[in-house]
Amino acid sequence: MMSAEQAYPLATADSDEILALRQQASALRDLHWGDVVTYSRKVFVPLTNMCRDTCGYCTFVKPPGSPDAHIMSPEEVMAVVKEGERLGCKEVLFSLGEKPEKKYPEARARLAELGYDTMVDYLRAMCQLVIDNTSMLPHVNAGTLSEEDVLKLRPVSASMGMMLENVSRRLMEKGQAHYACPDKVPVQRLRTLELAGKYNVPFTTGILIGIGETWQERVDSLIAINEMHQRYGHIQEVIVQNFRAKPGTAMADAPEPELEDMLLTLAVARLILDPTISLQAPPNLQEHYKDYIFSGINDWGGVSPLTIDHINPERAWPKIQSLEFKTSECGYRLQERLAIYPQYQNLPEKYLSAEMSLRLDALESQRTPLYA
Ligand SMILES: O=c1nc2n(C[C@H](O)[C@H](O)[C@H](O)CO)c3cc(O)ccc3cc-2c(=O)[nH]1
Ligand SMILES: C[C@H]1O[C@@H](n2cnc3c(N)ncnc32)[C@H](O)[C@@H]1O
Ligand code: MET
Ligand code: SF4
Repeated sequence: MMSAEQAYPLATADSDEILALRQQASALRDLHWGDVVTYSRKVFVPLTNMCRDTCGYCTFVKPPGSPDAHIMSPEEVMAVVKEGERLGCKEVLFSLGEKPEKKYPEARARLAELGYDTMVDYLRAMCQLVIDNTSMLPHVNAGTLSEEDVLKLRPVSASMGMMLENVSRRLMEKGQAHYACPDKVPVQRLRTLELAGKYNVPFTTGILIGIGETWQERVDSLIAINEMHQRYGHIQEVIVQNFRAKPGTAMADAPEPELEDMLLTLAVARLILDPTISLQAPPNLQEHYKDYIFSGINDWGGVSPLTIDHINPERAWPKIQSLEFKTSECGYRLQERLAIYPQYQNLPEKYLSAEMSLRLDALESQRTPLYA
């Protein structure tokens, strides 16, 4: 595995060196993942868009008072989930703003109306509702979690996730992406990764690139994720996500990462991380499928036939058929996966509640690889 010291000087890698690194990463991927590239057929449920943070890159967040700030009702949640189930989705991605009740009376009032004190309690109830009424798997992406939160959500989710984003404390300063975002304090994010490890939660994390971090900070973030995995063994996948600038945000005019920067980062991520960790890049944020595959990725993440990417609403998902075609053009086979990877599913007593374990056995038989 590549060390920090080996990775730091790559900041100045030229095109030839980048190509060589990508070939190395691609070969390593082939060795561990073969010719299969996966995706998860999912529905996206933005349970609330109110959030106590205001990340400089985020358009998802809406302050109370703005016309579309809301918390979804159980009926709204189930309408999306049921329709997704009908379309063959197996993952319910709950992605939401963080702890709005700690900042906004409007959020507290709406939660009280629904019968809950906190977003996490309501989230747990919605996961339970999904479990009781469908065959789908909840995956929880609710940001920073306390020990209590992890313990509340673990029994009702197949896996959880939280983008580390970056370990840089500098990004918390005024004028930077994470200024005044209590949930983006690196030690808090790392603590969540650690708690997930302590309680054996199959976990998705990743880095957001191009948010003002230096190359060294990017490398440090990947190393930190890998170290967590070495300690606990719970990191099932790492997402390398490229920042997209959005009108109306603090970072509207910030430069987006260039393609070559993304490809170098993917290759270095593949070379730094334990090769058994899945490496994912979203297919809708820069449509360079072939370049991504030949930089070492083995997963496209969640793709939905129903819901939009609420975090990047202007970026449409590719049709699954088209993703299959693009993947096969590169000589790889697209295959559906679940929200929990096989190595965790195969150790249910360690990684799953009894309820989740039963559900997975049932779902596995329904999973339809595009190639029989
Ligand atoms: O549609 C999206 N899915 C996102 N997902 C979902 C993920 O890419 C897939 O749905 C996987 O299938 C989850 O196992 C996240 C999951 C996490 O745990 C953490 C962060 C993300 C980020 C996104 C995202 O920006 N857009
Ligand atoms: C769910 C994840 O979406 C990512 N995210 C939030 N805003 C943007 C953006 N403008 N561009 C790309 N990714 C973004 C963050 O990494 C967050 O953790
Ligand atoms: N608010 C969480 C985070 O930033 C979930 C994804 S952003 C909607 O990590
Ligand atoms: S990225 Fe997540 S934490 Fe940051 S403002 Fe958006 S919803 Fe809140």
